[in-house]
Amino acid sequence: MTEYKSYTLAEVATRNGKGSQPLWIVYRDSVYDVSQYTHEHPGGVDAIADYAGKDGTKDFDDVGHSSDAKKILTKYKVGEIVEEEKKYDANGKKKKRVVPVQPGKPETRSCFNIITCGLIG
Ligand code: HEM
Repeated sequence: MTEYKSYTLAEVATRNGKGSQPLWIVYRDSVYDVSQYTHEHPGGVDAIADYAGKDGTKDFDDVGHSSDAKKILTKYKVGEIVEEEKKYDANGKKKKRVVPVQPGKPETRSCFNIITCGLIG
C-alpha cells in the first residue's frame, strides 16, 4: 500500500495553481495534483480551476462523473488530509461533527444526581 503524505486544508489551499504553484484539489479527504490534467478535462479548465486548493467533493459528485473519471483521478493522488480534518470515516461515510472533549472539565454528576439515579434505578 502506498504511504501518502498528510496535508492540512490550509496547506492544500496554497496549491491553488497560481504563479508557480501546482493545482491541487481535495476529493473525499484525498489530495490530487491535477495540474497536468486541467487542459484535458472534458468539463473545461475553469470547472477544475474553480476548486484549486479546495475541497471539490460535492461538486465532483453532483456532476455525476463516471467511474472512468474517478479512475483518472486516482492517478493524480499525492496525499491525504490530516486525520483531524477528515470529513469521512474509514467506511467512506460522512462524519458527524465531533465535539472535542474539554480537558479538565469536572464531572457534572452531582450528589443529587447520584441519589435520584439510585432511587429511580
Ligand atoms: C470539482 C471539480 C470538477 C468539476 C466542477 C467538473 C465538472 C465537469 C463537467 C461539468 C463535466 C461535463 C462535461 C460535458 O459533458 O460537457 C465533466 C466531465 C468530466 N470530468 Fe470533470 N469536473 C471536475 C473535476 C474533475 C477531475 C479532477 C477529473 C479527473 C481528474 C475530472 C474528469 C472528468 C471526466 C473524465 C469527464 C468526462 C465525463 C465523465 O467521464 O464523467 N473532472 N466534469
